[in-house]
Amino acid sequence: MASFVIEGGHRLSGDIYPQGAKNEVLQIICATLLTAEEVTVHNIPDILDVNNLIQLMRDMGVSVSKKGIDTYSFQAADIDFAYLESDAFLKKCSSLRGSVMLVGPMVARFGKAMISKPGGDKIGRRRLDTHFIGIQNLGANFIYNEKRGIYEISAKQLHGSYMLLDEASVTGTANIVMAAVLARGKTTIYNAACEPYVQQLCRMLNRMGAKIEGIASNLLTIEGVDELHGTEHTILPDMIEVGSFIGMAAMTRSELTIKNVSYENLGIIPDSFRRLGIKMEQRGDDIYVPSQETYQIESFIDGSIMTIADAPWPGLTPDLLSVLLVVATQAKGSVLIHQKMFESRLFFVDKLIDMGAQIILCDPHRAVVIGHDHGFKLRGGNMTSPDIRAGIALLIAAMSADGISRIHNIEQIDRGYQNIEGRLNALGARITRIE
Ligand SMILES: CC(=O)N[C@H]1[C@@H](OP(=O)(O)OP(=O)(O)OC[C@H]2O[C@@H](n3ccc(=O)[nH]c3=O)[C@H](O)[C@@H]2O)O[C@H](CO)[C@@H](O)[C@@H]1O
Ligand SMILES: C=C(OP(=O)(O)O)C(=O)O
Repeated sequence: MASFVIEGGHRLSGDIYPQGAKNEVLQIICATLLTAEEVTVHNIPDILDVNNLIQLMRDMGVSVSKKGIDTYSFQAADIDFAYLESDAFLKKCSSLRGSVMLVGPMVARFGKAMISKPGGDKIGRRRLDTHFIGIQNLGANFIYNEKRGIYEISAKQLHGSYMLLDEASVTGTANIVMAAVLARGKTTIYNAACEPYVQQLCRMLNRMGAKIEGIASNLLTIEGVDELHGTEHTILPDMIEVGSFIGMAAMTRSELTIKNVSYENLGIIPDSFRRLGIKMEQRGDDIYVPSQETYQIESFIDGSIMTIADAPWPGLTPDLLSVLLVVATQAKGSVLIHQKMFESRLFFVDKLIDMGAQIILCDPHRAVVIGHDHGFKLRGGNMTSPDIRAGIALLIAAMSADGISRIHNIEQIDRGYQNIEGRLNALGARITRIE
């Protein structure tokens, strides 16, 4: 397992470009299975989760060519069904959350799919009911093969139907949409997730010949078509990276310009950082964060303590709460961070407490942070990253801390952040990778 050694206390300055969005690209790559024609995708980030999915596609028989630095084309003319039944395939699926989104396209186009329990962050229970109930609503059979520990889904022909999802699951919505585009008749999905990731997927599918209406809302209507065609698609900048860089700038009192952020797709993210007192300016499609000696957490209008909580889009994404939490440790004032969706994502605060942060973990979902207002610097520490976003939060803490820190298990960070040490060192950080 590799680790980062970080010398804290250095300010950053300059411009940084966000990579393509991890959670969008995972959907988009799976959607290329819906046609026998070529689909070209631009702005693909060079990160572990995406590289693993690209390799999985190759192993499945998809012809994948690298066309440019971040451009790939995918052509799923033939699929190796024997490989899909193999233990090697099922093992690979289990290392990657995004692999669950192979199910929708495979059932829709080839009539069957098999998948083991997908991987991803261990941040609490991550049930798949929404996916499977949705695809069953379209007429697919679903069997859990206990002996092999795998899900088997099959259908001769999917049929459109009305469904009200029990929760607005992001990958669940993507999966059902990808199944419904080739179903016979009309599908209506109410309480659909509507993150920019899902919007981008629907727009690409429409360019391929699908008929999806209601994009960006939680009511999607899909008229099934007989086949889809090739297209080109460009991945949006990663909004979680944009948020991570805003937080990093504030915590290290740095002046940073985050370039080409696709501001209109950031939703409530900039305002959530503003509620912690962080100043920033939108300059064209860039975000400029000035160097700030102090930032003061707002109170609610009635004077009560600020709460920052996650919610399905257009609410605040849960993937930024760990970063917001760490940034609050050096703010002026107090905030309640309420992680409603995941039940094991806040335990990393123990490491921040060891570094000198003032945090009360009230229960697995809620933590109160009492900011130091930069009056007391966090101490460098020795820690292990439990998940991708705790990993980046700990990296931010270490970059602002006094002394040397070491973060183990940085494969968690590599899952979602491209060459993070190279890009941050170019701005003045001191991060060394130890293999
Ligand atoms: C590969 C990928 O795209 N991963 C993202 C995707 O995961 P993923 O699609 O797996 O997450 P889901 O949207 O299904 O749900 C996440 C968690 O929130 C709970 N939940 C969800 C919706 C809801 O209305 N109420 C509720 O409580 C679920 O039970 C689950 O525990 O979306 C999550 C939620 O934004 C993000 O954290 C993940 O980074
Ligand atoms: C939880 C995340 O990823 P995954 O769903 O792939 O585990 C994330 O991106 O923050």
